[in-house]
Amino acid sequence: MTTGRPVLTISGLNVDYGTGPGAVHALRDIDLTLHRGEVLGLAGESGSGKSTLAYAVTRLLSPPGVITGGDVLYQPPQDGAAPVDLLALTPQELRAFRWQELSIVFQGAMNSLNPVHTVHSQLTDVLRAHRPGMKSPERTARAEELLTLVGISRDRLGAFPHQLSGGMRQRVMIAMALALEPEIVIMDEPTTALDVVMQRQILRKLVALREELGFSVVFITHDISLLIEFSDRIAIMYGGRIVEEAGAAEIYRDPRHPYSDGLLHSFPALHGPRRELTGIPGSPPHLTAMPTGCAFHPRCGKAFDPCAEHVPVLAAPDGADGADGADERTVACWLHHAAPAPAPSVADSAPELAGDASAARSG
Ligand SMILES: Nc1ncnc2c1ncn2[C@@H]1O[C@H](COP(=O)(O)OP(=O)(O)OP(=O)(O)O)[C@@H](O)[C@H]1O
Repeated sequence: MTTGRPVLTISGLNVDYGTGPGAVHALRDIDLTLHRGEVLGLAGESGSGKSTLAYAVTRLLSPPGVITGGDVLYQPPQDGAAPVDLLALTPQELRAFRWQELSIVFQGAMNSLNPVHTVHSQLTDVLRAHRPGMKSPERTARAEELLTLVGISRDRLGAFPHQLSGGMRQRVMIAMALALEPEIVIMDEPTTALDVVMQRQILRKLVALREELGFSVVFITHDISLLIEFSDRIAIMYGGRIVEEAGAAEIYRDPRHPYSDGLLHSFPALHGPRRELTGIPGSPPHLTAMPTGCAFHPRCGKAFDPCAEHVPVLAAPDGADGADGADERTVACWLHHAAPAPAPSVADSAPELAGDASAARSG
């Protein structure tokens, strides 16, 4: 249920860990758009940069992480409102922006509930801080409403965190994230610590709330079957880059990047025809030893000449005419783009020089 209007536009985002010669590039040239009302899933193996992206966009990246380039623009919902450059906000503006316009639920967020305060006190704290005009009975009413929204009975408002199950505590965190009706909710592995049944229950609730309240979600997990089930669009990350982005159904039906295909064959599908589980050979690259060209090429069964040399750009596959929505898909793989002509070898272009060089070497 997306309205097609962008709410968050990330362009050319680059993040390093460290500075100077020892710096490693954790995110490279990230272009990504979140549309209003959409659930955008981010997938990729551990270390692909998903959390770094969430931290960078929300300006929560702590040293040695540094944003070295790019733009992150937030488009407020009011007609005619100017976009807000998130990377230029002052600390004070950022404090107002977080919770109000954008909130985040991290993995294990439920453990960040204060054990000595009741759910009531923790939910109303957010309201007290950001809605100073709200009276105490109004805050309590809103806290009750929020609990009910996430499927917890209002009579648990007086409970302490240890009196709630893990799933309920995580729902309280989601209620807190929704307290100020933000436009964007970023969920980084929000349900990973929970059992599968609870994971799905919470995500189903979240997607229903998104339809009711109209916020947009960036949903990060390494579990691609959850992403396929709950996202509208999916961006797949590898080695700090986005390698494919498309509608969830398109990615599931017809993954174009061999890495997306490998990821899909690494998880059992919950619906539809059975897939053979094959996994992906090898392991993800280390940031300090990133392969040349396409970072996936050493693990890719379809790699050919240009892959080791040239980094493929993320663009619509060649020949996409847009008729079937294919223009909505982008992929960074030489299988789908005209490969650059191989650089002429010294021997091809200047035989006399080559001769000189070999003469020099042998001499
Ligand atoms: N503080 C840090 N210093 C140096 N490198 C870091 C730091 N934090 C993360 N990295 C590196 O940045 C890369 C991206 O990490 P990130 O946590 O964003 O990946 P991820 O896809 O979210 O992984 P996971 O699913 O395990 O959370 C990894 O190679 C990681 O080792």
